[in-house]
Amino acid sequence: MHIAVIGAGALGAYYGGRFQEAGAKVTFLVREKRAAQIKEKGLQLKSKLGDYEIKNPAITTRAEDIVDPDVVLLSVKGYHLPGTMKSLQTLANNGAYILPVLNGLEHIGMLQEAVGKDKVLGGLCFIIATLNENGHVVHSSKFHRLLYGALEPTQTNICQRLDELTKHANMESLHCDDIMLELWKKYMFITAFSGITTAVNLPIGPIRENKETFRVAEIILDEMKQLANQSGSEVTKKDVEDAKNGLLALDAEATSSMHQDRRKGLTLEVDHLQGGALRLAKARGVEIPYTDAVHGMIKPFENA
Ligand SMILES: NC(=O)C1=CN([C@@H]2O[C@H](COP(=O)(O)OP(=O)(O)OC[C@H]3O[C@@H](n4cnc5c(N)ncnc54)[C@H](OP(=O)(O)O)[C@@H]3O)[C@@H](O)[C@H]2O)C=CC1
Ligand SMILES: CC(C)(CO)C(=O)C(=O)O
Repeated sequence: MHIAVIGAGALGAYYGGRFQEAGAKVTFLVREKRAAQIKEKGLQLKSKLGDYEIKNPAITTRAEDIVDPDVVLLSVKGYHLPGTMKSLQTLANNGAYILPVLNGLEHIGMLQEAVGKDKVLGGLCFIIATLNENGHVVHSSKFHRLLYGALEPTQTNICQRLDELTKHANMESLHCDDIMLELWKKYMFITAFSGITTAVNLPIGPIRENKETFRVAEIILDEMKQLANQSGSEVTKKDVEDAKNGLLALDAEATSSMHQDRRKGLTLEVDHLQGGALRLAKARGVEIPYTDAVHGMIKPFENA
């Protein structure tokens, strides 16, 4: 299987590396600066679950150069999505399916519009990873789960081919029958987790110690459940409870990637995540006032 990775950042380089380690052909489609860094420093994964060095990584800056791609692992930040559309169209026209692993949900419709519904799979990840000063991946969580699944019946075959690959790969992978439900559950979780940690500029521990603060996250979970239900996804009360228990089970110093980005003064996915939820809520006539308030609080930190 030939996997093209767009966005050789934390997730792209990590999962791209794991696919290559499992025997896939992997090509990284990168921009000039990242291409130069990879040429100079190479591409390594540093992980308690197994280090890996991608020897002679195949990189290109032109989608046209990627021959016979089967799947595109799309792992850019939400605000970089528009800049990838032309490349995605080229790769989809050359036969590839797009497997986006961004947080959020709005990108699914955007991608389907750009390359056609049949070409867009559903995907998401549970992992904590970042790039260090050499552009190598530092994977710091004990988990590295990749969920994927068909959004259209025509995608069964490509998902089965992914099953074959992922079963040999050093990652936890799950082929989901209802990937849209999983996308909504993650969207619910991340909207609350990234919202509260970024708004109060604290990891989860001190947030939990102040029940008034933790309550804000709990209410956002409820609001996102309602939004999911009104959007046709059967997120249940138990899913909300599981998400809350997930927040309670995290190490005290654990925090969201958005909060880590706030600490580093990087651009944040506020518009893609909380902003996207507000746009959907407006379209569906759902009230999500706590999400709205937290969106307002984190907005000043959105742009680097
Ligand atoms: N990191 C994590 O632990 C987790 C992240 N996520 C989600 O995954 C998504 C990706 O996050 P993450 O991997 O951390 O992000 P990173 O910022 O580490 O990586 C994104 C990469 O995309 C590249 N990029 C942007 N535009 C283009 C383009 N047009 N062509 C080629 N490359 C491009 C950037 O390259 P350049 O160097 O050129 O800017 C950058 O290296 C986000 O939606 C995030 O919320 C989900 C779970 C966990
Ligand atoms: C919650 C977590 C770490 C899970 O992957 C995440 O997606 C993020 O912080 O962006």
